[in-house]
Amino acid sequence: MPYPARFRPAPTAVDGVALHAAADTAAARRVLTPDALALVARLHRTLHADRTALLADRAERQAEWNAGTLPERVEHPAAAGRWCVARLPADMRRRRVEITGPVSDARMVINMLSRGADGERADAAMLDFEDSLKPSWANVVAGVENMIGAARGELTATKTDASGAVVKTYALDPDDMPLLMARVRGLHLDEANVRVDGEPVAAGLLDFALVAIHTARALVARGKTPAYYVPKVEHYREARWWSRLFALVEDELGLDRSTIRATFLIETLPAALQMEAVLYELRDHAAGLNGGRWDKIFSDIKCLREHPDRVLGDRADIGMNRPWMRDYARELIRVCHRHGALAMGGMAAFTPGRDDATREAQTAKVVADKEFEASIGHDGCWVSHPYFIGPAMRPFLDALGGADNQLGVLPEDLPARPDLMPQGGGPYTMDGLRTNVRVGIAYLKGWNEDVGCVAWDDLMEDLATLEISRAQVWQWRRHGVTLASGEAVTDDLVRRVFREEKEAILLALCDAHGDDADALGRELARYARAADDARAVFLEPEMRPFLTTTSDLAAAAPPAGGDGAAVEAVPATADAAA
Ligand SMILES: CC(=O)SCCNC(=O)CCNC(=O)[C@H](O)C(C)(C)COP(=O)(O)OP(=O)(O)OC[C@H]1O[C@@H](n2cnc3c(N)ncnc32)[C@H](O)[C@@H]1OP(=O)(O)O
Ligand SMILES: O=CC(=O)O
Ligand SMILES: [Mg+2]
Repeated sequence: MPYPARFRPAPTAVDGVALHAAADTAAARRVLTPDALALVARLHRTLHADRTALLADRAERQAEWNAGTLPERVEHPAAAGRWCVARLPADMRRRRVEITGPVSDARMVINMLSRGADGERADAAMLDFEDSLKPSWANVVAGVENMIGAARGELTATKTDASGAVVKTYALDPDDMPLLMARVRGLHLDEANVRVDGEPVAAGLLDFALVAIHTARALVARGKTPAYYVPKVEHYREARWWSRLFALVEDELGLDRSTIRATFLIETLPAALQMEAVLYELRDHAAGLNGGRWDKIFSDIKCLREHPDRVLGDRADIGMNRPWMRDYARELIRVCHRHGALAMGGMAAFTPGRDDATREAQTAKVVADKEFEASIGHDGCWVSHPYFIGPAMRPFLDALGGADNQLGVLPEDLPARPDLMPQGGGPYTMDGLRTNVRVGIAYLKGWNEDVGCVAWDDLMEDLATLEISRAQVWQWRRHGVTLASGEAVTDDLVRRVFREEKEAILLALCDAHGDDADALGRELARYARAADDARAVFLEPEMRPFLTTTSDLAAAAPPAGGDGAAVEAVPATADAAA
């Protein structure tokens, strides 16, 4: 079926490069300059075949695990022995607390890069094209523009009230900013809006190339490192692909080798089993590894989805206290520190509660978590809200005692090859199921409004935490798990819980509502629709690899088959909405 006119790829000034007509906005034209498009085209043509093969390898490995084998440790043939990553640049040696947030939100970006009212500031800010961003075209383009503004120290924003009056203005202090980093999208995602020789480009390649071409040389000229995060790697050959991309862009931009630096998230089970190999492949561009605990839990469930003895218990019960999680963090530290890279800890996923008691309890949990991370040798950690910068910083200040990092620290008593295989065995509870369902509804409500990260039940819920909930419900259904209440998890039970939680949410909204009945009505309708969308995704017969398998959900992209109707169809791809 041909594309309707507004979704038809239209040629650009660069040979072989097409842009969907609806994606050809004024903002897009500012970032998709002819030079930028030509760079993207060259990179795509060099790297596309390898990426396709790497993604096919992923599917093959998953098929083997589904057939009953377990993921195995992978050693790199050349990684044994003594080697070090390229020397860390001065501005990447101290990363005690890194704050993260969606790159599309200019106000939040400025807050991330500024001091709070208490004078505290993170050492680094990770501006996110990934877990916290819905990758709609508008968000991606706004993200690149915000990165450019942030790199120049010139980004500004305002907050207005309902009447349109400005109530707050936002600006950066270019002389007092944390290390700026961009997290690009993962290898699996296409950016369907930009096509080279008819093929969609890799979303992460596009994010990286656009940010680099617009910011890297200027950062270097000011003595700063162009720094990136890369998510969801699953094999050391993928790390090789990324490292090649970085080297190609260094060459294109006339930058010395190892100017571009990346921290890779180790947040999949297969990557956790080959961290040293991943770091080895990345060594020319490595700044460190990060224990992305939330996606790691998702990956544990996803990879072992067909293994009845490895059905994970309630999401709230799987933390860094579980042996396979604790030892994955400790092995990450050992691998990094042996080879001169920083070992970053995970995300404290709280959003400050409304009352003092809740905030105190949250702060105590953040402090305990960060004390643990600092005590085992992490060099820093993540927070998702400025409120927790101080509480997260203090344990690192204590552990580091004035040093920049803990590069000299190696975990004691860690076996050479710790058992990192997740163990099943519960607890499986109705509360756990309800939490998953509520997260699904809340997240899809945000997603439908073009938002990729929401505050919910005093937690931060993003794509990674949503994926845990989606995968867990799938796995419990698949294995007919019996809850502590005695009920078996069936599709009917999941439908019932969706009904009950939707009603509970709608009732709570009515209780909390003010005088604006119209606004309440609209909000109720949004939650009701989100509940339907989330139920459809949670009850899918097959577990799709990612909620966002392609960016066909993006505002300007056509779904497969080109019937423009599904463009607005949230939650995701056309098949998901079916
Ligand atoms: C698993 C992972 O990958 S984790 C990494 C990905 N996830 C993230 O990065 C999550 C980032 N966090 C967020 O997006 C937000 O904190 C949310 C959406 C959860 C909550 O945001 P809000 O509802 O705006 O929170 P809240 O009302 O408490 O915000 C108060 C102020 O703090 C600011 N703020 C909140 N979170 C952040 C943040 N992460 N960075 C900077 N500022 C922030 C808000 O902008 C607001 O500032 P303002 O007074 O100037 O308007
Ligand atoms: O990206 C971080 C995670 O925990 O997932
Ligand atoms: Mg993640």
